[in-house]
Amino acid sequence: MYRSLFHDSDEEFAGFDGDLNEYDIEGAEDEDDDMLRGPIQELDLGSEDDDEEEELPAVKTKGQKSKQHERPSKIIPTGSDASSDEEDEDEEAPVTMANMEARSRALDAAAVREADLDAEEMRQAELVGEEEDDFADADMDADEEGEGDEEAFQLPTAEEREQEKKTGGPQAAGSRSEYVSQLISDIASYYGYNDFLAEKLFQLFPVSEAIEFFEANEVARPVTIRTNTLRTRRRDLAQALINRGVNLEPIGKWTNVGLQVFESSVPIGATPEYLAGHYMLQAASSFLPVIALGPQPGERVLDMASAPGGKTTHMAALMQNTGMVFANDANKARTKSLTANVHRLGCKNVVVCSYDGREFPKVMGGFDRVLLDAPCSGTGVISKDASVKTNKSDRDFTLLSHLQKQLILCAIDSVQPESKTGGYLVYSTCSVTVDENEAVVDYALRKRPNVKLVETGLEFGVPGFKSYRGRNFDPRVSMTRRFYPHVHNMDGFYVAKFKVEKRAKKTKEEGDAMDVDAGVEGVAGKFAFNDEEDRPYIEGQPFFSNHVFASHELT
Ligand SMILES: C[S@@+](CC[C@H](N)C(=O)[O-])C[C@H]1O[C@@H](n2cnc3c(N)ncnc32)[C@H](O)[C@@H]1O
Repeated sequence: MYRSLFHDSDEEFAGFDGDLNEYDIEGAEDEDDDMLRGPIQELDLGSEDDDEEEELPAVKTKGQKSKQHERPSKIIPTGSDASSDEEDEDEEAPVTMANMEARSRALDAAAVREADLDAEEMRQAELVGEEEDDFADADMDADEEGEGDEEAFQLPTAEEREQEKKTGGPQAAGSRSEYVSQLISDIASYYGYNDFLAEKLFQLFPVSEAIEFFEANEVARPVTIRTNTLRTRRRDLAQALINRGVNLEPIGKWTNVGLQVFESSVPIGATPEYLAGHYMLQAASSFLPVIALGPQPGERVLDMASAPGGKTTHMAALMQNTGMVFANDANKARTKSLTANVHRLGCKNVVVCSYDGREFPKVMGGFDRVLLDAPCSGTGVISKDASVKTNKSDRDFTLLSHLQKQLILCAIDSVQPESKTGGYLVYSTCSVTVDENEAVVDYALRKRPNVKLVETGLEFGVPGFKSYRGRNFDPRVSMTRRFYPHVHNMDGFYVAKFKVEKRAKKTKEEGDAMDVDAGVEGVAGKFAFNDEEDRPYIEGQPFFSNHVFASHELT
């Protein structure tokens, strides 16, 4: 719904299908953008403190209260934002410079309380359910989902199931596994997933949480922008946009460059500030890997899969246009929007290139930091690209996971372990599946004894799975972070951060165990994956030959 407001070249999510017309700015003029139109705001220039970077200009509206009072769906309610004093503030009072931040914290605190209450309610529901019968917890969740909505998803009640048993109806066998399969199949048909993906995603969560996840995928995530600090400051940008009738506020304490847009009387992807490169339309989740990587001024950085450049341009800004960012993407067509963004945002330290990431570090190595924002299935961005619901098969996940494993080893080998300031790799995806996340990280830890996981430094996020459906991963995988639409109100995302140490000289056995030998020192050799192991994937599959990734397949 908000998409028409976005400039095409900012979009990075899985749904990009190479058709730039899909994001036609003209579309922003039609009825879709009514959602972001609102009353013109008037500045309250009261007691503004110009030096306080975190404070944004206060606003009040003409004729009616600011929509800021009705803030919908805040991003990520963090415990650290809560403060009991501020919660008591009169919610009806006008928003001013003095109370804006406090109001924001109070709302966040309320959101935390609500989330806690919801969680408690769910726990209670599950307990009651377990006492009644094996199946009642799912039953209850489904009942809640269906409340007040004639067409809503309804599971049979305990009585109905009893009746069905007597009459030999569909639930006759009545085992938990049969009931769960029925639930998955109902979820698939209700939300429009293929059975395979519905099951795969369902398995990630307890029953009640799974329903929340599927529900969250039906709702658009908040519209967010990232201030380009190479061109402006957040407070100045906010002021300029407020003057144009944009209703916005800071995303949260965890970012000092993000703004959440609630409504706008102008298309956000076509303001003079946008065209002048003062901001990037960017999902909040995609700030996370860059924050975790923390590129420093003067460093040499590789963004291995970078188009359309949301993270590249963020890194360039953090590096204050110094050092060097190599922005690579295997898909040449996608480097056009990458280059356009690099120019628009005034990044002068970026070199754009187009290689298969698996050719690194043969092409170039010795980076202080590497970001691998890997091509993935896009199961974290289903709210933006509903085609993911039906176009993914088991084979896709096998192939993607394999590609991601190859890429991550090459990314590790591109890092300069002796870097004085860095020596880090961040691996991220906008997918929530274990195959594409923990399994890839675990593989990298096994294949590269010279790397270790370190804390991402992100304030929130759910720890990665240490074990999953009978598979045990390296326990340090819990240092990685998962982000979910239903928990954090941002796209589903995954972030892992590695420190790369100097590689010990390989023994013969270790050498044999390595799939890839593309280390900086060993690059002269064949671009060596284990062809025997890879054969089943390579044969009959365009992915690993000259595949240029169709954006609908990959992000
Ligand atoms: C998640 S998107 C990157 C988004 C980007 N990091 C950003 O923030 O704007 C993944 C990218 O990987 C690219 N890609 C796919 N396979 C690749 C490969 N083997 N090597 C390098 N890039 C690849 C795709 O073309 C796609 O642009």
